[in-house]
Amino acid sequence: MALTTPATLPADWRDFVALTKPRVMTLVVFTGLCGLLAAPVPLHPVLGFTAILCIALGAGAAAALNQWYEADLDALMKRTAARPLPAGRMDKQSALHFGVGLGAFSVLLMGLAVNWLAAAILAVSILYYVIIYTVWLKRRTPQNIVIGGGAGSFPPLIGWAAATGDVSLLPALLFLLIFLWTPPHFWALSLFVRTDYAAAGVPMLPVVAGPKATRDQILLYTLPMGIAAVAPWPLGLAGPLYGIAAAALSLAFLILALRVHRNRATEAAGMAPEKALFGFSILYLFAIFGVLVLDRWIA
Ligand code: HEM
Ligand SMILES: CC(C)=CCC/C(C)=C/CC/C(C)=C/COP(=O)(O)OP(=O)(O)O
Repeated sequence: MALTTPATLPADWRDFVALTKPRVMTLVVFTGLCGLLAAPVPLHPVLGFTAILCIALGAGAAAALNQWYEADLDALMKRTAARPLPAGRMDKQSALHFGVGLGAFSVLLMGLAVNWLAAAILAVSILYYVIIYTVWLKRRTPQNIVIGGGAGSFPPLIGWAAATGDVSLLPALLFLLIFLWTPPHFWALSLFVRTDYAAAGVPMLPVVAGPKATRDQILLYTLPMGIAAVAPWPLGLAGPLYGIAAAALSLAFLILALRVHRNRATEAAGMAPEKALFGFSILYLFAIFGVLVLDRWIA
């Protein structure tokens, strides 16, 4: 028996675009671009464009391989059931070939056109997301996104390495910032979609440890995240424009995280604080990275 419904096959180009998780990719690409633009060495615009294209293609490849591996899980969750594989619009082999081909192409192009350090970090981030997060951790431990979140922290490092052929303290701090940002970003969302994860048997923190522990953990990560965000200023790696903006944005993040922390009694009221924190988490990262580039340009 065919695994897919012939009536809905074949997939069209829109399904392949959907497979790359384009909305999430906007922030991945933006943080990579800012890593590149914050570097002290200007990169030729054609090479800069190529580097960013490679980050986008690599992230898209990783997203496709993630969906190839977990089509069974995606079919069980409302939020993901309409994706090309669980909806039966694409067969698994096409997703696998697309992901492997795109991933190999992105790494080779980065290596040949830009440099092999950036290519190596790109390869590590793709393999990290697919093997360490998706295959190994996601179904095994509620710490899945703490450790696995490292995958999404690489883009500024890749952008910086593309421009300089090297890595240094500022891109390492940007890595740390995204690493500490990922748990509050994801756990805020997971609080209001936790029944989905419970139905699919994914051991996300709110499912395993409960909403209270998750709210504590969100707050716990928000504090060092704010410190990592502001740190480039006192360390002399960014100026006061960046430092003040990073402090104000982190304070707003903390206030929203405190509201989430206090929301225990009013869970029935639509999880408004959790939704606000999730939405703001995305704005926060866009703003921090944008201001960093502005600050370094005007310095
Ligand atoms: C392991 C780490 C992460 C997990 C588990 C995670 C999970 C999620 C989930 C489940 C969504 C809901 C939207 C969807 O259905 O796709 C989402 C949205 C989003 N995530 Fe994350 N995320 C992680 C890391 C990141 C990183 C590193 C970035 C970028 C730097 C990012 C950027 C975004 C953006 C921009 C959205 C909003 C997309 C939209 O508007 O639909 N996420 N994330
Ligand atoms: C350059 C490069 C390779 C970057 C990788 C970027 C990256 C790892 C982003 C992670 C973002 C993300 C959508 C995680 C979703 O988790 P999930 O797969 O558990 O979410 P789902 O439930 O929506 O499938």
